Amino acid sequence: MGPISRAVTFLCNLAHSSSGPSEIPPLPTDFGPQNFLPASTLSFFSPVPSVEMTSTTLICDTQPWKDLKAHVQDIKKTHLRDLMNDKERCESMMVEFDGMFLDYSRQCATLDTMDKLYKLAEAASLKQQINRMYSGEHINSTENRSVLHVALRAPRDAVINSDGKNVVPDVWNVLDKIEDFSEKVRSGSWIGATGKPLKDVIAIGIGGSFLGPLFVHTALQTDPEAVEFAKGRQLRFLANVDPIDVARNIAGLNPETTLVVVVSKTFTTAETMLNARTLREWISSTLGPSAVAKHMVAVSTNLTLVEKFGIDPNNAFAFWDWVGGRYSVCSAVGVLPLSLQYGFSIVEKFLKGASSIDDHFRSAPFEKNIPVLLGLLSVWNVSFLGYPARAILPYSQALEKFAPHIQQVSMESNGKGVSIDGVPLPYEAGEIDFGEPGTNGQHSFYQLIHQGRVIPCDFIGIVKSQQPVYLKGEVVSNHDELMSNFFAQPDALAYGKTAEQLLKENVSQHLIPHKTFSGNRPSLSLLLPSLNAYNIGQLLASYEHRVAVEGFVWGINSFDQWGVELGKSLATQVRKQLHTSRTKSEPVEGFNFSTTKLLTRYLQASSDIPADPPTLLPRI
Ligand SMILES: O=P(O)(O)OC[C@H]1O[C@](O)(CO)[C@@H](O)[C@@H]1O
Repeated sequence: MGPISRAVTFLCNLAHSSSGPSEIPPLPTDFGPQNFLPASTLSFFSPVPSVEMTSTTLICDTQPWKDLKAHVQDIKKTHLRDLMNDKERCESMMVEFDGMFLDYSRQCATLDTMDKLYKLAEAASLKQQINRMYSGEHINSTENRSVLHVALRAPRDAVINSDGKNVVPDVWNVLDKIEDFSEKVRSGSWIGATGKPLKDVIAIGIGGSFLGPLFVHTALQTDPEAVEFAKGRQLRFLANVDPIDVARNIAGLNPETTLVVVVSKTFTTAETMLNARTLREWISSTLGPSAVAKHMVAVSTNLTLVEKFGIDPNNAFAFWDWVGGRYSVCSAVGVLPLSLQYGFSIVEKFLKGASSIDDHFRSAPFEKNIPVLLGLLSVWNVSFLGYPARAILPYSQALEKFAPHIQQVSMESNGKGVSIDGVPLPYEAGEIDFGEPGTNGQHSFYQLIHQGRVIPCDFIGIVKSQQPVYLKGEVVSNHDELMSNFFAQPDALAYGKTAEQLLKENVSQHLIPHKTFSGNRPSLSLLLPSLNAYNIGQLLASYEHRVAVEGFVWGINSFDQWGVELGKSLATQVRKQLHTSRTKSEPVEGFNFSTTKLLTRYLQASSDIPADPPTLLPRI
């Protein structure tokens, strides 16, 4: 689609929009320092090169995009085997910040590629877009909201405005409240309805109200400092509406010693609310309805619905509509359950790690800016080299929930088909994220990465294990054994193995095609000094900002998620049908042939379930 037809589409979209042209998003502008202090950051707001694009231009129409498209042919002529011989190139593809070390020399890219990517960033007004985010502009234009998760981990004295109001004091009011409450629970001064201390916590929530906190919890679980603080306590997460998940969560727990934290930005998510009602029943059927006051608290932006549910708003921990669900782990969504488990001081370190990357992202030049480099390289791999997926491969079992979290951060953010102005994208945006810790993944899906499809890989390694094991007589420590693989895999992918090499090894002729590795498969390596709370915060923020960079360049809104709505509304229709069919034996109606058949079969095969069964909770 050319620029004229896109402009026509855009105008048609406006004509069909319910509230008319007043919804036209503002043209990109430069933003001054007035909205974000302290002054040490002012250099970041210095004048930037002129904006090439208008709000209706797509990035693919700019010269830097076209240059990169043409440049693909140059890169196709190179092989990582040769690129890796260029020491100067490799050295300039290594960046360090605050203990994090990024080596992107195994990307199918030259220094010329990087220059072209920086020009693309300029054409996309990347710097201005980052400024707009930190300035509290409503960059989430389809929901008319600021995007300020950086404020969640800003220092107490920072000033970050949303709609003319500094939000940092509100953030710290909630953090102080969490510190106070979690200390009361942990010290036993807040006790359950029968006078017992609450040593176990079940956090109910789904999507962004679950995945981030689970990732951080899983990572902290084996950190010696955090372990000390967590002694005698348990934190569990109830996400799925599948009653099996309820059963797993309450197994072995006593409501008398359990605190339930209901986490939902909207407090309307069907799965979370049904799970919340289920655990309310679990508590009140044993301890009486008044026990809810001592055993249930909430995290939400919707305090009215929290109260309506029966949780005292004094026992609710607020956050704000400028925090996207998948970006909410640094709000009470993550900070409350994690503070209950590990104490606030540990969680504060996690926030500080994230904040350090926030400062770096905001102020470092692009060539030294880890999230910017990660984001630009992803755009290069997806939109130019045509690699639609990305494997996230932490060589750390403690990071086993990192890829699932980043799946939501990345795929819900950038899984879009239209530009921020509603123009259909003539290029692919977003990527398919998946991953497993190494070395487990090596024994699972790496075959495809080595000899099948080309999947750019993120190798994440930790210098010092928090749980070292040394066995006398072994060649290396257990962590060195793990890390041997971390260092070997990227080279195996980059260099491959040629037929000539195989011939020298006397491999039989008929096996040569099977044993040949083409190589030239891109990866990057990220090395963290350790995996304490601070490093976990750094890792999280690096990936959050990387996703934003990609979205800014692709010109999409990375902060809405309309794609999840259709399935939700169809489920409402099915829920209604299941109710009427079960209670009034009415036939299935109003669905297509396939769904009618499936629903009818489901109902018939479970017709022994009584229409109005008594309350039943899992017993395991
Ligand atoms: O926190 P809530 O409002 O319950 O929403 C949970 C999740 O549901 C989603 O809206 C997707 O369905 C996510 O964006 C969000 O993280």
